[in-house]
Amino acid sequence: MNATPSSNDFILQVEHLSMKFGGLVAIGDLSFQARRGEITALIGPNGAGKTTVFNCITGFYKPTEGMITLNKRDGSTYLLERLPNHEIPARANVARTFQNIRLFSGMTLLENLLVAQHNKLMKASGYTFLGLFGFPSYRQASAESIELARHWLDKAGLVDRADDPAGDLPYGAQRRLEIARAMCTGPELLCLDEPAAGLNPKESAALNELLMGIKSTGTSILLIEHDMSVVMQISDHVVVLEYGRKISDGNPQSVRTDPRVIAAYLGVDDEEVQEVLTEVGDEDVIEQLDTGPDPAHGPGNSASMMAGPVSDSVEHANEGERVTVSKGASKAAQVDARSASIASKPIVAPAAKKPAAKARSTKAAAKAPAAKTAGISNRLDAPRGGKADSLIRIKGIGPVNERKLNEHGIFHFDQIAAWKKADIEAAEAYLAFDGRIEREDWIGQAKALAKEAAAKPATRGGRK
Ligand SMILES: Nc1ncnc2c1ncn2[C@@H]1O[C@H](COP(=O)(O)OP(=O)(O)OP(=O)(O)O)[C@@H](O)[C@H]1O
Repeated sequence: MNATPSSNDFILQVEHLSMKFGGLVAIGDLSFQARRGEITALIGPNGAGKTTVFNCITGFYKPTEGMITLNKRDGSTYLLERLPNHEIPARANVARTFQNIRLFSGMTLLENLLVAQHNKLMKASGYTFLGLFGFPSYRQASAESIELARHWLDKAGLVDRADDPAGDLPYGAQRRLEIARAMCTGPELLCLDEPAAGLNPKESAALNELLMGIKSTGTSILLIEHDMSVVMQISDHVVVLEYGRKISDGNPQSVRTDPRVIAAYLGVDDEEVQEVLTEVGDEDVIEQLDTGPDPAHGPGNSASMMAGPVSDSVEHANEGERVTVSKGASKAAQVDARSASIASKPIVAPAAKKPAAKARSTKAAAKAPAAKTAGISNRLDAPRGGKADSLIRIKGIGPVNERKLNEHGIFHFDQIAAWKKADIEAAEAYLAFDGRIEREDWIGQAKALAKEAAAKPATRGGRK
C-alpha cells in the first residue's frame, strides 16, 4: 500500500490495460478513469470485453499489461493488479455483483446480508469462539451488522421480507438483494455486472432508485449495462468498448451522439455503416469525421504497442477454439478509416453536404431521415437579432443537438414552443431519438423559457 494522500478526484484509474487469452485480445490498451461519487457505465456490444475489465479490476484475472489504481477516500492507493484477489474487497473496498445471481437461496434475506459481514464479525470475536459467549465487542459488532443489514434491506425495498428465504423473491428483488449484500461490505467502489438484465420496467425503476440512493452515500459505482434506459438515466460518465478497445468516453449525451458508438452499437451490416453515419448524424457526423477522431477516445489509429492491433483471426487459449473476426469488423474503426479518407478530401460547403433524399435501409430510415427536417415549418435563415437563445436550457438538448437544430434554422425557444405534430416528427427523425421530444416535453419547456425570455427582454440574449 502506498500511503501518499491522493489529491485527485478519481476513485479508479485504468491505464493501458490489456488482457489476452492466447491470441485473443479481449482488452487492448484500455485507459479510463472513474470519478469518485459518480456512476460510470461501461457499455459495448456483446463480447466487447466489459466483463473482462471487471474481472481484472476485481482480481479474477491478472491483466496481461497495464495498471489499475484505486484511490481510497483516506488517501491510500492500491494497485489492484498487484493485490491478491481476496484482498481487493477487504483492503481496497471494492465489491461486485455478477451477471448471474449468486445468493444463498436457502438462507433468509437477513442471513444473506449477515454472511457478507462475516469478516467484521470474525474480527470482533478475535477469531476465537468468544463470540459464542457473547463477548462485548462481538455483541456490539453483531448488533451493528444487523442494523446495517436492515438499513440496506430498507433501501432495497425488501425490509418486509427480511425473514423469507432469498430464493422465494422475484427476480428483480433478488438483484436488489445482491446489491444490498454488496453494500453491507462497505465498498468505496461497487462494480455491477448487468444489474438490469431481465428486469421488467417497474423493477428497472426500483433498481435505478436503489443505485441513485447508493450514489448519494458517496459510493462510486462502475456499471456494466445493456439497458440503455438505465445507463442514460443514471450514469454520469459512459465508457464505450468495441472489440476490447475504447471507442468513446464522455457524458451520456456526448456518447449517444458519437458516430463511432452509433456505428458499433447499432450492429448494422458493414455496407450500411456509411448510410447510418450519414443518416444518424448527418452533417454533424461528417463534420466530426472531417476533424478526425478525438485522441482522447482511446487508441484510435495509434495502435497499442502492448496489445497490438485487434486480430482479424483470434484464438481462445483454453478451449483451442478459433474465432474469426472479419476484416474491418469494427464499426468504430470504419468510422476512423473514413475520417482519414474524408480528411484528405477538400472540405465541401455545408449546403452541399446534405445527403440527397434516397431509399433507406429499414433500421436507419426509422432513425433519422435528414431530408425530413425540411418539414420543420418555422425555420429561420439566421437567429433574430443575430443571437440565438441558449437551447441547451431545454432539458434533453445538449450542445450537439443545439448545433444540429441551429443548422436547421431553429434558434429560439418560441420556435420550438410553436412546433406542431409534423414539426416534432421531422425534428425527432433528424435527431434520431424517436418519441424523445414529447417524452422530455420540449414544447412545454420551450414555452416556459420563451415566456421567461419575453418577460426579461434585457437579459434574454439574442431576441429583439
Ligand atoms: N477466460 C476466458 N478465456 C478465453 N476467452 C475469454 C475468457 N473470458 C472472456 N473471453 C473472451 O474475451 C472477449 C470479451 O468477453 P467479455 O465477456 O469480457 O465481453 P462482454 O463485453 O462482457 O460481453 P457480454 O456483454 O456478452 O457479457 C470475448 O471474445 C470472450 O469470448
